Amino acid sequence: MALKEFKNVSVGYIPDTEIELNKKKYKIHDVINGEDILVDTDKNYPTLSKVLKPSKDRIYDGCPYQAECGGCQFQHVSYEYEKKLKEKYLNDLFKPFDLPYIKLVSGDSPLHYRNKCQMTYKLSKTKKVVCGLYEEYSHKIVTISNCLLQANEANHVIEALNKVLTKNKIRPYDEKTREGNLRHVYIRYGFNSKEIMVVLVTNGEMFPGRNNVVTDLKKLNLGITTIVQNYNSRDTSIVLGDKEKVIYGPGYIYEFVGGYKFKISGTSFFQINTIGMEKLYNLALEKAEIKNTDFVIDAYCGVGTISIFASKYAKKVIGVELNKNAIQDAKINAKINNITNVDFIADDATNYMTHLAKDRVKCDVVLMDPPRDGSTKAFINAINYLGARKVVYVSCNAETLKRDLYLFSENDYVVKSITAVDMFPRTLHTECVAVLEKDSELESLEKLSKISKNGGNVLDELNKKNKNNSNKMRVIPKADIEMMREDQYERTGKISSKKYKKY
Ligand SMILES: C[S@@+](CC[C@H](N)C(=O)[O-])C[C@H]1O[C@@H](n2cnc3c(N)ncnc32)[C@H](O)[C@@H]1O
Repeated sequence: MALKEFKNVSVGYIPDTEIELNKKKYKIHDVINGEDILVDTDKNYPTLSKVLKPSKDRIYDGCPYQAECGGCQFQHVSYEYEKKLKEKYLNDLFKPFDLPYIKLVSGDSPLHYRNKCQMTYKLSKTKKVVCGLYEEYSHKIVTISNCLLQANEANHVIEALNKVLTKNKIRPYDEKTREGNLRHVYIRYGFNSKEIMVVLVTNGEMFPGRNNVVTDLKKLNLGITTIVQNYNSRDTSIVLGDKEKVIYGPGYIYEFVGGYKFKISGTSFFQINTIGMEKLYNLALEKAEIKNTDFVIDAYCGVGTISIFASKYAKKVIGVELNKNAIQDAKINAKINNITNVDFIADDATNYMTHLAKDRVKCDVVLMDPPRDGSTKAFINAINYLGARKVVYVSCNAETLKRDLYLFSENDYVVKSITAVDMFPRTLHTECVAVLEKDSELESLEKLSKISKNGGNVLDELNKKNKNNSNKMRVIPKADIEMMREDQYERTGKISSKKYKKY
C-alpha cells in the first residue's frame, strides 16, 4: 500500500479536503480542519487511510458505514462542530444581504430522526437479499443493516423484510441488465401515530412471490399498517413510479403534528423530520405575523401541512401544489381537522400566481416552500403584483434561496432575516426560513445598492422606474404577463388555460 502524509489539512464548510497527487486534484472525505492525515494512493481514487493527528472535534462512535455511504457527511464530527460549520456557511453565503446573525436552531435528536427510509436492493455474495444506500456520486450499493438516521422501527422492518425476501427468493432489480423485480423499499413511519407504511417498488406490475412476502411480513407483527406495491419499470434513478396498487391496509398512514392529523400517501411529500417539522412551521408562522383579516397563499403546499397550521391565524388560506395526490390528501386533511377556511388547488405554483396577478387579485401574506431547485422569476414577480405585505420563504436549499432572494430584491421586497432549522442532522442540508417584507421604496433601493455588484447603475434604473410608477396603482404591463407565462412554460412545458376564482 502506498501511503502519503498530508499535514494540517484545510477544510471548508464540507468536511473534505483537496489534495494534489501527480498534478491531479482529489477530494479526501471525512477529515477535519487542521488534522494530519495518511492517504492511500494505490487505489484509482485516493482515500483516507489513517488520521495521524485527530482534531478534538472528531468522534469515534459515529456510523460504521460513513467511509463508503453517501447518505451522511458529518458522522465523524461532534454535532456541536457540525452545527458551527453549518451556521458559518449560512452566514457567509447570505453576507451580501446584510442580515442579523443567522442562527441554526436544532431540529431534534441528531440520530434516528427520519420518518422516511428508502433502500435499494441487491443479492449478496452468499445469495441473500440485502439492501443499502448508494455510495457518494455512484450507484454502487453500500449494504446497511441499521441506518443511524432512520427510525429504529423502520430499521426493524427492513431487517425482517430482507429475511422474508431471501426466504421467498425474490430477485432484486439489476440496473445494468434491467432484470429482476424488487427495485426499492420505501417506508414511512408515524412517530406519533405509530403507523407504518411499506411501499415495495417493483420493476413493473409482475412481482412473483409477492403474496408470500406479504403473508410472511404480516405474520411477524412489526406494526405495519399498510403495504403498497409501486410500479416503476422506467430506466431512471427516480425511486417511485406513477402507478401503485394497495396490497394490504388503507394505502396510506396518518400522522399527528402540532395537534393536527395528517393523511400521508406514498407519493406525497411529507417533511422527513417530524419533530423538526413542527419547530419549522411554528417558526415560519411566528415570523409571518398573520392577522385574522388576512388572505394567505401557501405555495408548494404538499399535503397542506403549512396551510393547516396557518388556518387558525388567517381569514382565508389557499394552498397550491402540483402533485394531484398531495392535493387530494390536503383536502382530506382540512376535513379531518374540521378546518373550513382553507382551499387547495392542484396547479403549477407559478401558473397559479401569474393568473392571480393577471386578475389583479391582492393577498396579504405568502408562505412558500418550493422544492430544492427553488421558485421562478415569474412567481416572484407575480407576488409583487399581488402586493403581499410579507413573504415567508421556507427553503431546503440555501443556494437557490439566495438566487430567489436576489429576485425578490429586484422587486419591492427587503429580506429582513433568515433563521435556519437543522432538520437534517449529520448531512450537509439545513432548512431556512427567510422573512421578506414589502417595504418603502427607499429601503429597497438602499438594500439593493448594498447587494448588487453594480449598485450605482441599478439604483439609477430603479429610480427611473419608481419615478414613473410612484403613487400609481400598479397595472401589469401585457409584456410582463407574457414574460411570466414564458418563464413558467420553460419550467413546466405547459400553460394551464384554467380560469381562477378571485378572492
Ligand atoms: C419542499 S416540499 C414542501 C411541501 C409542504 N410545504 C410541506 O412542508 O410538507 C415542495 C412541494 O412542492 C411541490 N411542487 C414541486 N414543483 C411544484 C410546482 N411547480 N408548483 C407547485 N408545487 C410544486 C412538490 O410536489 C412538493 O410537495
